[in-house]
Amino acid sequence: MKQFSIVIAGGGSTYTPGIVMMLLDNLDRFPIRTLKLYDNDADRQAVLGEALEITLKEKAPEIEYIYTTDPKEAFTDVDFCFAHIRTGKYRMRELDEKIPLKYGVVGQETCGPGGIAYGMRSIKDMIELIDLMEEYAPDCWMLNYSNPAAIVAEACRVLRPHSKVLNICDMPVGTLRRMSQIIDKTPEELDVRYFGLNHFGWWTSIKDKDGTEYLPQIREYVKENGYLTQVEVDTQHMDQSWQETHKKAKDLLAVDPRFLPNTYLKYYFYPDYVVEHSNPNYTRANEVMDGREKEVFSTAKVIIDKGTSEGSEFSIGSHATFIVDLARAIAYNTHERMVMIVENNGAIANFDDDAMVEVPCMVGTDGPEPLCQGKIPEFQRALMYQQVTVEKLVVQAYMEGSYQKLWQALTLSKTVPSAKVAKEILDDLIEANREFWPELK
Ligand SMILES: NC(=O)c1ccc[n+]([C@@H]2O[C@H](COP(=O)([O-])OP(=O)(O)OC[C@H]3O[C@@H](n4cnc5c(N)ncnc54)[C@H](O)[C@@H]3O)[C@@H](O)[C@H]2O)c1
Ligand SMILES: O=P(O)(O)OC[C@H]1O[C@H](O[C@H]2[C@H](O)[C@@H](O)[C@@H](O)O[C@@H]2CO)[C@H](O)[C@@H](O)[C@@H]1O
Ligand SMILES: [Mn+2]
Repeated sequence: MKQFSIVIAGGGSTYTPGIVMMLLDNLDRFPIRTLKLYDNDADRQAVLGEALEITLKEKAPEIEYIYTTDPKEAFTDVDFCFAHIRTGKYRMRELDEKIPLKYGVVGQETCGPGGIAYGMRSIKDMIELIDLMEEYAPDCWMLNYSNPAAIVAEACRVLRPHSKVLNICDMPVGTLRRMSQIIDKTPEELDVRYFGLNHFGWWTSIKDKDGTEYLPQIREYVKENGYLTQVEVDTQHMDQSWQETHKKAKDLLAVDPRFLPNTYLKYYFYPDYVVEHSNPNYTRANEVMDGREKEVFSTAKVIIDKGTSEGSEFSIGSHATFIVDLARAIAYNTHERMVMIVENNGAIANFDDDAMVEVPCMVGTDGPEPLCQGKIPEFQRALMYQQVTVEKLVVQAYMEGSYQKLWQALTLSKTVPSAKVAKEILDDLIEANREFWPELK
């Protein structure tokens, strides 16, 4: 059986240890010969890098392992790059969330002005990462889940249309797991139909392999409880803010009870509620820095201090098995059915061909083949058109250095009440992002 060589780009990410532990747990399905971490922040990565070195020596000494900030060393001789970078790190996420809130507008990592600001930062780094991969490992596939995935995917479509980049989000995976708990099944027993954009979609069918439709049964549950299942799937999703998000899905369902909504629609359907329930001085970025980031880095320090991972192991990011499923689909031509972000080209029959949409795909050696989802209703189509145009305008604004287009993108976002507010937020965001954004004229 071939053994694979992997580089994790964004080696200092809070998700890296969970993914490495998950990879170790899946070696029988996906054998690894080399594992590398790559980051552009040497100090941040070194903490996780050293703790993982100790862990790997104990658990899988046969795997060749390095962590590095040198792109040549990182990308030479790799089959897969798992990319989860965050340009600007949590310092900038905090500003993305807090600046819009100052103006009474949703402050969120990937939705509304925060997502637009993050998109403007991510494009350059993501394109550079793709170029490095292609320079040193021309046959390598990038499995990208760096956010904001919708804008990153559109930038890849326009700027690197022939690159081997797969864009994927774990929200459809995570929510399907919750749905499976509701009907007492496992995600592997279910096939879904789904349409939308990243962080902006709807399930239209949840069937088991016999063809039994479970959407009505799940709908009855979600009507009362949202996707709140109270089964502890991971610690992060037991955080109060995530619990509220899963619960709020019941109010999203009420708007169109035919389909099961992606939780991220709450930022577009109920922005007033979101703002009222936000603390402008303590946002999700603060919650993550005080929670996940502290927990992961303090575990790493304990491992380093003790010189062993025994008794203080990193947890397995079990939800992240979708990354192995995707890599296996490419490596072994499994034709796994996965919800991915791809160019529409007819998958949603009455939507633009050149839109990056999120739909189920069959994935094999040549990448994802989108499955046709037919025509979608006017309501969803109009919402999606508005949102996808925001995403396209951001990429155009980045490429052209256009203030006008970025102002239009913000004005068009359903989360922003007026062109005046859009301009005020934009001017603050420009100031905050000077070191990251191209100059806008
Ligand atoms: N698509 C999804 O469903 C999904 C799910 C979870 C997380 N994410 C994304 O994964 C990323 C990581 O999240 P996190 O909360 O762990 O963030 P984090 O800040 O802990 O980690 C990001 C790492 O990327 C590094 N980095 C930044 N720019 C880089 C570059 N140009 N080259 C190499 N490394 C670079 C940073 O130094 C940092 O160590 C984010 O983009 C987040 O939005 C996506
Ligand atoms: O606020 P954060 O940093 O905790 O999470 C933001 C990410 O949230 C989504 O991913 C979740 C996923 O929905 C859940 O099922 C589980 O697997 O954890 C994931 C990571 O938190 C979202 O899809 C990502 O794009 C966000 O970055
Ligand atoms: Mn996502």
